[in-house]
Amino acid sequence: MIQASGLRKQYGETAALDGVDLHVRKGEIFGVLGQSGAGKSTLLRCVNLLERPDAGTVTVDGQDLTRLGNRELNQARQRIGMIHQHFALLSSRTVAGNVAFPLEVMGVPRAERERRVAELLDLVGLGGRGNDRPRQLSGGQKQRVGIARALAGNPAVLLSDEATSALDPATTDSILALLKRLNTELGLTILLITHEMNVVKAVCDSVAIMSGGRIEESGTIAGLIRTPGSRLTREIFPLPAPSPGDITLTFTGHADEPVISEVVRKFDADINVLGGAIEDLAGSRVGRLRVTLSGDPAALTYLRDKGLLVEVAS
Ligand SMILES: Nc1ncnc2c1ncn2[C@@H]1O[C@H](COP(=O)(O)OP(=O)(O)OP(=O)(O)O)[C@@H](O)[C@H]1O
Repeated sequence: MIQASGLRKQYGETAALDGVDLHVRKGEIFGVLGQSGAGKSTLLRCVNLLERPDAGTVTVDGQDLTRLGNRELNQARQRIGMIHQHFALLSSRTVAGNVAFPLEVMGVPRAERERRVAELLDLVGLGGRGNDRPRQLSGGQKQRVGIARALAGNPAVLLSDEATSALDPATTDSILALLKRLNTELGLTILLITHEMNVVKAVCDSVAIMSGGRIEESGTIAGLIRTPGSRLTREIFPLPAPSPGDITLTFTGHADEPVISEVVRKFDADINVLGGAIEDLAGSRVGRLRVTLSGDPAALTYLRDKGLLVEVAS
């Protein structure tokens, strides 16, 4: 749905994007995670050509945006919704007036506009609040208005620029749940940028970790969790540096299977647990355990055959 290749953007001495490739599949929620200054906002702005990359191409829904002139680009942007950290609502307009704004720009007739605005406000849980002013709303409600406005043009893609960073944890959860519902019910593809791992853990199917204008690692969460040495896994499950011989076990969906006690019985092994945690990620339960194991080394093969990722520190 979104394909960016070889993106470069230079600001003076700073390479904000230093050769970025991104592939977001239709219907997924893709998170770009990175610290301040990593280049996330620049990447997002290059995806809808608010910022023109110095090099590289961006294709959205089959259309190469980098080849379009201004008029065609404006049209293409109607299929790309965007939500912002500080909501970017017009304070002089009512809630309904804010959501209607892009429809006015598109020349949608008044009756159709009013019907569509009411439908969108219902969709985001703000039915009946159309005549309020933005200042009468909480942060979470303002972001719901932002989401309704972003969906007005029936976009194929929604871009989210730190949409929950200004919100408290409970409100963040409710906005993420709304994004997930829109993703599932409307099949909406979402590209979000965030500096919060919790956002990635809560809703993302795939992730790219960005640093210094480059993507360090990217893929589906399920795939990265099974990749030895993955930075995502290390960040989600922080464990102290292993000593030589320490074993790190990563298991997905084995919650009902007592694999550890099986190994102890079958291989007459002793297992000493040094640390670990369990997290719900991309719809499955994932656990990571640091252990020492003594006994028959065939125990490791057994664990691998059971589908666990087994990493032995050298
Ligand atoms: N318009 C600009 N002019 C000059 N430098 C810029 C501009 N926009 C971004 N930069 C620089 O490019 C780098 C990447 O910035 P960017 O805003 O994309 O990072 P970010 O990961 O989104 O960080 P943040 O979360 O703080 O916004 C930074 O060093 C920033 O100072």
